[in-house]
Amino acid sequence: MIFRLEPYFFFKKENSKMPNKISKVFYGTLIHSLSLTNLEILQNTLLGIDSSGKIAFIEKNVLDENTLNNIISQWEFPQQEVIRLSKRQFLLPGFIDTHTHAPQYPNAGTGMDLPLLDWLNKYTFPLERSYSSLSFAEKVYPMLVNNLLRSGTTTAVYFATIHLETSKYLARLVKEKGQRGFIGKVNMDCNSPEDYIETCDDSVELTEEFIKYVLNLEKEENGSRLVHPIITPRFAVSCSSQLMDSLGLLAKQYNMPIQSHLSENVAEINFISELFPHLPDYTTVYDHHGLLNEKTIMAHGVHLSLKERKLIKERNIGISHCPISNFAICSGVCNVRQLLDEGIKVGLGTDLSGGYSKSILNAIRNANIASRVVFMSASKANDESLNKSFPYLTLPELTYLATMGGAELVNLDKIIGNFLIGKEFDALLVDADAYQSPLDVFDDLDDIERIFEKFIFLGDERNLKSVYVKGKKVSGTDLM
Ligand SMILES: Nc1nc2[nH]cnc2c(=O)[nH]1
Ligand SMILES: [Zn+2]
Repeated sequence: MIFRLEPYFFFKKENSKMPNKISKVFYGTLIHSLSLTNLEILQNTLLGIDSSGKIAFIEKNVLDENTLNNIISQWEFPQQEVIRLSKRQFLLPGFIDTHTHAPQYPNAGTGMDLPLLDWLNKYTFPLERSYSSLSFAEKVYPMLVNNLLRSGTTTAVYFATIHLETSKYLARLVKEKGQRGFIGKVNMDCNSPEDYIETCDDSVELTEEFIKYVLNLEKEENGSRLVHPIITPRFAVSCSSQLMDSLGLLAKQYNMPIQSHLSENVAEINFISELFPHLPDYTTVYDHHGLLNEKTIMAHGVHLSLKERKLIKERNIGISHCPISNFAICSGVCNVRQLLDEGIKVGLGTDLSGGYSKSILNAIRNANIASRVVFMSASKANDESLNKSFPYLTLPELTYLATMGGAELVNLDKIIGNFLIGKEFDALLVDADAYQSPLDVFDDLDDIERIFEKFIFLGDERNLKSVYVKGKKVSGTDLM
């Protein structure tokens, strides 16, 4: 009996009642994080994906054709359709950008001459204002989402602007393009330009409408939804106490994730002390307004005190480390090693356009440099708090931050982030030998570990042959 109901879907033979349709099978190398320090490299492995985009099976050590045929014949999957990776190709979990500003994309690569608050006033708010126009958003947002997918960002956590219609448009677009995304309509009701501000009541009302709209975009079938709303008070500078209180209540009512900025820049922190003199620190300001819980993502966290880090750990919020931005607009250098040692969840963010690059590969490289800068300054100062065993971030740790760490921040660590049976297949098919590849491989010298390291430090989107979200190809240099 053949359980083949439609072309290109294949089932496991013995499971006739609830057949698992297999839609794709890969044979080759998988590289993924099992923990912060455990990067697993599996060669000669078969990985099968079912029609709902979940990993249905992983068979390790498949060393010959007979074994391969035996395994895939159990799944009624034709041998000729197995995607066979070359020795210079591997599968990697998709990258997760835990903090980016979609509307700022046109400014990427410009305006790095000013620190945060001046940068916001001179470059960022004037651009964000333009998104009152749908036709403006229609020029920018598709380009950005395509570009992020091409760079391997399978999940992105987006700030939009204060405008309802164009924020809805961004959510629709992310869904249409097949990216996994968290989209926030931004809230700002004070300390903002007079033509880029909303009233507290409007802000709350439009946010509720936005949440309902995004929740209705998609039915939760076959596991997870792809597109999620996220409550997005810009930062405590531009949100009144009343607005933050109301957003905290909305988050509870709809069980929503929350994102904002925290402790990015010294002038910003000083401004917060002036605005909230009755509260001891920046982190407590958010806590006081009910905005800190295990679904909260705070970008930056560069200048946190020990007391603040304890509160962050207690509330189990995640920090989106945005090193490109922290360097580019001179905000400071975040001590990620310290956050990790204290058990705080950390993911990576690009923070466009404070960060000039939309690429998580570049965020990885900047996170690497940031951790070395912290190490060098601490060693020079003979700082006792330096972790001497693991001074700066390692390749397994950097990989974890870009994949599993991000998945933890968005509370999807049971669903994406690495290759385990039952998880959804968000992945990159990396080809070190791609046309015009920026890295060269030398057979006598480079084993798969070195090829992987070279990709992380030298590779780019030319090496991404295919990008998959939930089992579906969404981008890639190989258009087939
Ligand atoms: N980097 C960055 N920090 C912020 N703080 C408040 N708004 C922003 C923003 O748009 N970018
Ligand atoms: Zn930001």
